[in-house]
Amino acid sequence: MGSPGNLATAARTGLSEPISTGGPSESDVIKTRELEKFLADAGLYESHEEAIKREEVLGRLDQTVKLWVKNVSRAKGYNEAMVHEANAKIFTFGSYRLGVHGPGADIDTLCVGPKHASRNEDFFGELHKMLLEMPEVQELHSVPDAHVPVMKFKFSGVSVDLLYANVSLWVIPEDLDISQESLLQNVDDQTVRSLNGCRVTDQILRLVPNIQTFRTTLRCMRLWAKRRGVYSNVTGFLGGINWALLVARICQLYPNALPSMLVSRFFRVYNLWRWPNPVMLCPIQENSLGLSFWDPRRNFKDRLHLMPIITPAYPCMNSSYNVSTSTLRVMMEEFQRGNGICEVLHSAVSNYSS
Ligand SMILES: Nc1ncnc2c1ncn2[C@@H]1O[C@H](COP(=O)(O)OP(=O)(O)OP(=O)(O)O)[C@@H](O)[C@H]1O
Ligand SMILES: [Mg+2]
Repeated sequence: MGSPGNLATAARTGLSEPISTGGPSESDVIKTRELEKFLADAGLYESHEEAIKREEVLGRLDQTVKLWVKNVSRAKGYNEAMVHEANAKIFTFGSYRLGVHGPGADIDTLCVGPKHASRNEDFFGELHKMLLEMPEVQELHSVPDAHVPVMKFKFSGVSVDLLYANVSLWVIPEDLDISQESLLQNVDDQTVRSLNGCRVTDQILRLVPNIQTFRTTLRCMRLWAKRRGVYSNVTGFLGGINWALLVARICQLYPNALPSMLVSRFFRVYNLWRWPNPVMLCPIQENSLGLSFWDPRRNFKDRLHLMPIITPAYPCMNSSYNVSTSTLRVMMEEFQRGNGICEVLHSAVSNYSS
């Protein structure tokens, strides 16, 4: 049995042994510096002021849901001690939480509220009303019947998507650990789906060997995918979550590599990948809670997925079910093209230095 340290390291390299544990050469360090400068010049990083503004918005939003849950508790006849204890909390997920968002990006947020604060009446009713009355909130609209119900608005000019998890707790502790599976017990399907985004994002950050390296590489691949026209979930290509999972797997396979190397390995590995073999960061976990998860042995529908990229938090799902034969072909051509460019650059550098 390994030591806890070894187990943690093993988790961060994933399902198989790394392809290479080699560290960076001097030229990788220089190329990574150039890559970082290129990303900054491309305008991918927000200003310090904008970052502070986002934090202020999140703070105000957290205060708002805390006030909301107290109002709801009072209206339901709870005594003052219980009203005092009543709590709700805002979590972030998506590209903001991963630390790869650009200027002007929206913030994906999740409000976790107690058992007695219902989704329809209290979240889409009372909280919606409170937000409508706040002068800093604009363009508020609710989509309560969506697969993942959401409220969308601008808060002091910052776009926010707000989901709701109505968990089975009477009091939400301030240090609530959203990764614990017991939170998925006795909740509605919308809550399971709403919690999923946060749980997946947290798992990704836990499963990569080096978060900073992962972030820079992901920023680069997101920019590349946007420029090559293959960044979009709705049109059958890949969206933020999918690119994040693909990059995270490369980071696991080359745990000590720097971003410049990881970008070229990204193209090499996915150029050779035999889809529909799934990309996974950890084993698919079965669980006594009995929620359905991606399992092509049992579910016929899962066998039809062409490019499975599996989320790493229970219940594991395929995040790229929208991919079709034609979009897969386009993406494979793009991986091949990217790989070709990296190989030409690599041999040019090798010839130059020999
Ligand atoms: N198809 C999906 N499967 C599983 N989770 C998803 C899926 N689409 C979105 N999510 C969850 O919702 C989060 C936010 O999605 P979104 O499309 O906003 O991506 P993002 O990573 O924030 O990138 P962007 O910067 O484009 O907004 C994702 O990080 C993921 O946790
Ligand atoms: Mg987002």
